[in-house]
Formats: sequence, structure tokens, C-alpha cells
Amino acid sequence: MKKIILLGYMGCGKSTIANRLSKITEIPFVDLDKSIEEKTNLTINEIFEQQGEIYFRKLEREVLIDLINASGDMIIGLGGGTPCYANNHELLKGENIVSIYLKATVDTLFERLVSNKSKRPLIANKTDDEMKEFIAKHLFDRSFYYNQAQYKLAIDGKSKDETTQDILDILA
Ligand SMILES: Nc1ncnc2c1ncn2[C@@H]1O[C@H](COP(=O)(O)OP(=O)(O)O)[C@@H](O)[C@H]1O
Ligand SMILES: O=C(O)C1=C[C@@H](OP(=O)(O)O)[C@@H](O)[C@H](O)C1
Ligand SMILES: [Mg+2]
Repeated sequence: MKKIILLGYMGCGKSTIANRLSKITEIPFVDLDKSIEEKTNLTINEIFEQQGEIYFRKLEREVLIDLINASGDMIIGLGGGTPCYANNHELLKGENIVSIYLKATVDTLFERLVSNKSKRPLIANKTDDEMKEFIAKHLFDRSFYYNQAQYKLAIDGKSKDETTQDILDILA
């Protein structure tokens, strides 16, 4: 029951790459945010708006634990904040877990997020300038947790196919 876990900042490609990886390996993919949405019947935006971030972080940990303990192999795409709260990073050090940090620079993340922020409540209402500064500070704060991953993969300038292949090489 191997769990392949992708982590990293919003926009680094966890959901996109995990999905591709799943198609190639035929290992089922579960996106943590999607599981939370299904469990609550609310979107991530609605959870943040109606219940607040602390409630979201509680749910996020519960669902993460359920997925890690589920039977069978699985590729799990975390949310950007998942390893950074409630000691969740310790859960990623389990025996049957391969954790991979998709590491990107602020410029790459900004480029991807600038046109893709509406479903991400932490940045949805920021101007472009505010967002760049926010990403820089936030990424710095979170890097401690991201860097505890078993593997760190630099993804700047890589296509989706290249990043997917790099992960297949790690898993080989
Ligand atoms: N080379 C690339 N690798 C991964 N995603 C890319 C790449 N180029 C553009 N993108 C886009 O960046 C966005 C990444 O978003 P997503 O997969 O939701 O990231 P995350 O789940 O880490 O927040 C997607 O819209 C994806 O199509
Ligand atoms: O970085 C974060 O704290 C968050 C990242 C999001 O996931 P993605 O990284 O898939 O966008 C989602 O879990 C929520 O909006 C909070
Ligand atoms: Mg995602």
C-alpha cells in the first residue's frame, strides 16, 4: 500500500501532474482538496467563506489521515498548505510513503497563479503586485515544511511531460 504524495506551493502543479502520473502508472489519484469538497459538499472557497480557514485545516488533516490509512496504492495531491499545519509534515514520513516536493520559484508560481486565482481563497482578492509579494513571503515561511519531503524536484522551465517523467524516474 504505497502512497505517492505530491506537495508544494499553490500552482506548482500537484493536481495536474498527479493526474498525469496516475494515467501512466494506473495507480489511482486522489486530490485532497477534491476529497474535502466531496465530503462536505462545499467548494474550497465556500468552506473558507462559511466556516473559516481553521475549520478547513481540521478537515484537511482528517481527510489526509484517512487517505494515508486507506488500503491500496494511491497517488495523493495535497493542498499547498497541507504539510504546514498541525504537524501534518510528520504524517508524510510514514514507511509506505514517497513524498515529492515540486519546487518552483516565485516567478513560476506567480505566472501560473495570476490567471488562476479565483478558486484559491488565500490569493483570490489580491492585486498582481500584492500577490507577488504574498507568494514570496508565504513560500519562504512554508519552505521549511516542504523541504522535509523525501524528494525535491525543481520544476521551473519544465513541461508537464518533463515533470511527470522526472517523477517516474524517482519512482523507478
Ligand atoms: N509545466 C507545467 N507543469 C504543471 N502545470 C503547469 C505547467 N504549465 C502550466 N501549468 C498550469 O499550472 C496550473 C497548475 O495548477 P494545479 O495543477 O492546480 O497546481 P496545484 O494543485 O499545485 O495548485 C494548471 O493550470 C496547469 O495547467
Ligand atoms: O496553500 C494553501 O494553503 C491552499 C492551497 C489550495 O490547494 P492547491 O495548492 O492545490 O491550490 C487549497 O488547499 C486551499 O486553497 C489552501
Ligand atoms: Mg491542487
